[in-house]
Amino acid sequence: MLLLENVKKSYTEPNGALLPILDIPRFELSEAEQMILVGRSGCGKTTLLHVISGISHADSGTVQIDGLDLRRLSEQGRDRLRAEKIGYVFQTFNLLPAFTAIENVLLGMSFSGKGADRSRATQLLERVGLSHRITHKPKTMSVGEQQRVAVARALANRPKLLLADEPTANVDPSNQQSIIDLIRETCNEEKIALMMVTHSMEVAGQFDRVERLDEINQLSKVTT
Ligand SMILES: Nc1ncnc2c1ncn2[C@@H]1O[C@H](COP(=O)(O)OP(=O)(O)OP(=O)(O)O)[C@@H](O)[C@H]1O
Repeated sequence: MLLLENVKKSYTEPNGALLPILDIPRFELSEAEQMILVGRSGCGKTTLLHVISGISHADSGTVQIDGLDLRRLSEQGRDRLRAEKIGYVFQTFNLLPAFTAIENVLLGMSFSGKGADRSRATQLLERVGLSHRITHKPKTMSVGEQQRVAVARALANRPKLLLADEPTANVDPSNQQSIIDLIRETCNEEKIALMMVTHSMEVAGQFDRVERLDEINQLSKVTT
């Protein structure tokens, strides 16, 4: 369902110098497969998730999702693909501050074109332990609560691929496990492929497939 071939990505530094981050010859994730991505801070994990989701573009190479090549899609086509097929839990949550928890989840659904389903939104918020915070706005929630809203929002539109960037970084151990359980169970039930970044070995240890970005990225092999 996800295929990367010869994907390269660099950033341009303020002085104009190129900062190469990714050079991935090949990477595949099957339909409904669940995997963990690990690697040292700054090695390019978030960059890779951004390239896969189409938030930023690869400099070269192919990113194919569910048979669609991102480079062959218009900007609008990429937006549609992202809304319909990808759920994304951002490291920084990216909740809309003017809206309540449930409105944030419902908005994510309405962008997908599948329609806002209030009972699913409520159910997801209950499952992340936020039934008492449904009508709270992000600034009146703790960081861990905001992160749990972000998880509910990413799952709400029944994506084909869930990209989760450290979804348990700001929650306590008991909520960490319930978020991992919710993500895994929902992905299992709805056949969603999962690529999740974590620094937690406890979380990584629960998955059969754990990839080190350093090992799939040619640049890390050269520089480390
Ligand atoms: N917009 C940008 N312009 C220039 N450099 C950037 C930009 N975004 C990220 N970088 C650099 O690219 C490298 C990879 O960043 P990225 O956020 O992908 O790392 P990461 O593996 O997700 O790190 P962490 O585990 O700390 O979240 C870092 O050295 C970072 O400083």
